Amino acid sequence: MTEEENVRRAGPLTYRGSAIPATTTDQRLLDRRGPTDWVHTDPWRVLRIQSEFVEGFGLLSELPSAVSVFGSARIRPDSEYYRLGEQVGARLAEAGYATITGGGPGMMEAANKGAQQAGGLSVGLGIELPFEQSLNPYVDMGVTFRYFFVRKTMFVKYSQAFVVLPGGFGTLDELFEAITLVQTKKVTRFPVVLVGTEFWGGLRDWVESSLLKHNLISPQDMDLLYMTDDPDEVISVIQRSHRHLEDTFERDRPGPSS
Ligand SMILES: C/C(=C\CNc1ncnc2c1ncn2[C@@H]1O[C@H](COP(=O)(O)O)[C@@H](O)[C@H]1O)CO
Repeated sequence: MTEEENVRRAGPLTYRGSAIPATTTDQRLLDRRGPTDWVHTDPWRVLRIQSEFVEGFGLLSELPSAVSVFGSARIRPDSEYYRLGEQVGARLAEAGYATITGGGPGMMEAANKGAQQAGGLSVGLGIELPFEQSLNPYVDMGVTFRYFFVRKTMFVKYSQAFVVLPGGFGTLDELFEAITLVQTKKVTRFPVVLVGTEFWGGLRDWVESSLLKHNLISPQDMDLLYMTDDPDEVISVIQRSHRHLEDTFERDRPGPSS
C-alpha cells in the first residue's frame, strides 16, 4: 500500500492505517436516516431560533431609518381607521422613513399600502399562525417568523420609533412591551406615539386613575403615552425626539482629550 492510500484527511483531521474510518463524513450524512425525534427537542429548536435571528438580521440590517407601525389585524379597508393607517404610512414615506408592520391584514395592510403608494420602503415582519395567512400585497420586503419573540426583537432593533394605531390584544402587547423597554431604559432611542385620541383616551385615563393613583408607575411615565389624531404630528413628534437624541449624543460624545 502506498503512503497516499494509507492516509485519510477529513478537514483538519488525519487518519492513518487501521484508524481510517470505513465511511466518509459525507457518506454518513447522506446515507443514514436514523431516528427523527431530535427535530422536536429544545437543542434543535435553539438552532431554528438562531436561524430566524440570522434571517431577520440579514434582511433588515441595511434598512434606512424606519418606524414600526402596529394596529389591529381586523380593521376593514372601508373603515376610517384604515384610512388613518394609510395616511400614517404615507407621511412616514414622505419623511424618508421605511414603514415596518406585522405584514398582516387590517391596520398593518393600511400602513404598508400608504407607505408603498407614497414611494417609501414597505416592510412586513409576518408571524406563522395556526391558520393560513400570507403577507399583505403592499409589503415590498418581508420575512415570516415562527417565533413571536424573535420577531419582536426585529421591530425594536430595526426601527427608531413605534406608532400604535387602534388595535386589540396583539397591539396592546406591542404597545406595553415598547413602553416597558423605554421605562426600564432598555432602549433609549425611541418615541412611542398612539394615534386615535378617542380610541386610546380611555386607556390613558385608566392608566392614570388606576396605575398612577396606586403608585404603580411614576408621574413621568404618563408621558410615554403620547396621543394624537394628526398623521403630520406623528412625524413631527418622531423627528423632534430624534433631533433631541442626536443633540444629546453629540453633547455626551467624548472629546479628543478623553
Ligand atoms: C386575525 C387575522 C389575522 C392575524 N394576522 C396577523 N398577522 C400579522 N401580525 C399579527 C396578526 N395578528 C396579530 N398580529 C400582530 O399583533 C398586532 C395586531 O393584533 P390585534 O390583536 O389585531 O390588535 C399587529 O401589530 C401585529 O404585529 C385574520 O384577519
